[in-house]
Amino acid sequence: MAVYTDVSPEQLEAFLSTYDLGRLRAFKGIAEGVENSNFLLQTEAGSFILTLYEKRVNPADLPFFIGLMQHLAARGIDCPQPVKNREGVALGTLAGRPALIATFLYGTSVRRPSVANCAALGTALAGLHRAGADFTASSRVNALSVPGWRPLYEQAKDRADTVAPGLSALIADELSVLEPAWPSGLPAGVIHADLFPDNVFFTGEELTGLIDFYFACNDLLAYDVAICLNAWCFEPDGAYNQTKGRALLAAYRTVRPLSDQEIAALPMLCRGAALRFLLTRLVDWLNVPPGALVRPHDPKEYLRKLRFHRSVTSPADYGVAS
Ligand SMILES: Nc1ncnc2c1ncn2[C@@H]1O[C@H](COP(=O)(O)OP(=O)(O)OP(=O)(O)O)[C@@H](O)[C@H]1O
Ligand SMILES: N[C@@H](CCO)C(=O)O
Repeated sequence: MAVYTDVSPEQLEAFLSTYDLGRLRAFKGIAEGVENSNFLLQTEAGSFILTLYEKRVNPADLPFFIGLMQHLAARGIDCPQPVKNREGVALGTLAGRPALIATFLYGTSVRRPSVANCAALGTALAGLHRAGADFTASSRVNALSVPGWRPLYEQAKDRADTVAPGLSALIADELSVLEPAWPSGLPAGVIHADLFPDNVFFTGEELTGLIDFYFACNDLLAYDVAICLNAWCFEPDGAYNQTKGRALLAAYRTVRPLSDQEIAALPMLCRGAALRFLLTRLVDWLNVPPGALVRPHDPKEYLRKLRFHRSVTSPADYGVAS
């Protein structure tokens, strides 16, 4: 569950009185998510999400995340729109935590994305990249790109083989391949960096919302595509579904063309994306606090994906032709 900080009705009423959202009708904690405390608020003005930012979010990054959501919402992207208080400020403090009220998005996330869902995601991802292109108010380095991987490996290497035999050596080998060969000079801009199915809402086949911008950063746009191929186009048995990959990539390219260089780099970018999630999951898996209520994500899922990418010989294997 993800309510780490309790909020009393009195605290919330006092906080809400600084906004033009009317009186509080109801509020409840939201179980999903692992990073921050989230509450669903019902006020006289409608439904909203209240987020209290917990320890893993650096307060210095909040103006970037909030400014980005404001920028994207103003450009028609279906993302949470930060609500400003009567003084025109979106970020507040509640129960000793940085706090944000944002608009509620309708729809539900899909557990097993269909080909149509993958296509809709490709369109939305390219739309996000285009809408973010002129977000220059602030920037944020991707702490989980190549320079961030080796420190994660150092934390996990001694115990990695308890998760899968040979894992430590395999990661060391990956790092030695990816660090010197990581693409540079490809189109860059604002990326979501964590656009997994649980962060995308659908109503029927229509994509109605993108949430959880708390890994967003400035990086290669095609790296975001690689993250999505990993998160959306594998089957539960570990097989890559080329039909889904083709649908995602083709839809993306109708909104934002991919250059020949970006296509050529896809196998490397997909490997890197798989390694990034393998590493963060591995570190979390090996460091579950005693009595934790949140179950960590399975690192082996990303080990299987990484093994697939190591076997890829051409971008065509992902369902794209240059
Ligand atoms: N704007 C929104 N509209 C509707 N529901 C939302 C919104 N924002 C968050 N939620 C709900 O809250 C849940 C948790 O949100 P979110 O994924 O941002 O949390 P988190 O703690 O950052 O989690 P994680 O990083 O593990 O995905 C979502 O699964 C969704 O159910
Ligand atoms: N999407 C990440 C979790 C961070 O939100 C994962 O599945 O490993």
